[in-house]
Amino acid sequence: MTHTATGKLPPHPDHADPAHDLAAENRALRARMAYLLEQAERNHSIMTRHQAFDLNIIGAANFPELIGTIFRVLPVISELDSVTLTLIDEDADIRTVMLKLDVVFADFPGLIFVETLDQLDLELGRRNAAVPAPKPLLGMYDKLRHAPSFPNAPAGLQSVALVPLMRNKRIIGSLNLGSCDPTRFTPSLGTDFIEHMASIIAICLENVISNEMLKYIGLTDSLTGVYNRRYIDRRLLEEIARARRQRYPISLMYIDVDHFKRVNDTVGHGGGDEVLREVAARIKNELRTSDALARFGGEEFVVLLIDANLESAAFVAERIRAGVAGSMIVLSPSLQLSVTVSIGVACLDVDAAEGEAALTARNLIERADGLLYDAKEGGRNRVVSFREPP
Ligand SMILES: Nc1nc2c(ncn2[C@@H]2O[C@H](COP(=O)(O)OP(=O)(O)OP(=O)(O)O)[C@@H](O)[C@H]2O)c(=O)[nH]1
Repeated sequence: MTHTATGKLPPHPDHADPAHDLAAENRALRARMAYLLEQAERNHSIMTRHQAFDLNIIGAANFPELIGTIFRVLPVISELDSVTLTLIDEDADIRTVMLKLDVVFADFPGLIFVETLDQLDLELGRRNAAVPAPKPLLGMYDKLRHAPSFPNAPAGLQSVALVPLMRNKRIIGSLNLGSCDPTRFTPSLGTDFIEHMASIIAICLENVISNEMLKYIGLTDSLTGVYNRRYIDRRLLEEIARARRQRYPISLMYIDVDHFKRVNDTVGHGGGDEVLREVAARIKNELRTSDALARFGGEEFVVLLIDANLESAAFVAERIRAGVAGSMIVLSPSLQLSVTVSIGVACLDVDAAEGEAALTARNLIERADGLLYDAKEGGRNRVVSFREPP
């Protein structure tokens, strides 16, 4: 045993000065408490931010607003380096409707559509009745494996969580979270929080998608897929207000298929429907994306042209007329027929147009309808854009 110069034994490490021990323990406890407090504050702040996020997405009025909020806010509040969303869209219904409602998908590069469940990155092989809800998949990012879920992965992505989006026991897609921190998503991490977040996102998604579908159905003609009268009535009011503010002309075409009764008599009602679909497609072919085409009922169509004066609208109308008459409509190899349309074109003079928008809209439609009547009277298969003096 070694003795010190004073003859005292040095303090044994296991029997250190009790006061010193207590101070050290105290310091350690304080540090631990400070750490826990910091964690609690951080968790509280995350919870508060997430509650605000939940309210935000629950309040989203439409699909772009919801998706936009998810992509903009979630990476910030959850401190993530990548957030993408994969949606199952079997027959491209969601995409068709959203496009029709003017959603610009290029604005959302993190939005991915797949046709089938198997195309999701989730491990669904073990799914059976006993395991109704698949769990989120957490782990290291694998460039090859995760490319479909993270097509534009940021450099340095390290760990990912692929969280199923469930509605009524059905998987509608996955929420894909990525972090440059390799310890962020490890297989041992609890997933309650992200599952809860995903369930709210899934409810909101289903809600806005159903609402957009209803909106679409309410504004669309089911036979031809173009807009219906309700849409044009509503849009015309908006466009008249905008055209007056920004001082540009708008024009309206009233189109009617000539002798359509004969078409029905010749090819039957089903054949007539097919002809209407083809006529709608040929009209659409001549229009810009800013123009709106609607079936007004029967064999009548209306086109609203934005920023088009009478001359340019009449020019487009002539192209439509020629496009419909230009080639036979083929119903089957043995059944082809030639169809023509008559068109009345009227323009809203924003300098002269005053008064209530609803009245202005009605006048515009009536003028185009009157000119269509002139086109019919004049022999059909023609465009009339001004009334001949008597
Ligand atoms: N196939 C089909 N026919 C329709 C539809 N809606 C209306 N029709 C038919 O469209 C025809 C319209 O005929 P009319 O209004 O008499 O006019 P038209 O024969 O086109 O003659 P003009 O307009 O004077 O050239 C009627 O026979 C309607 O039954 C529809 O959704 N599908």
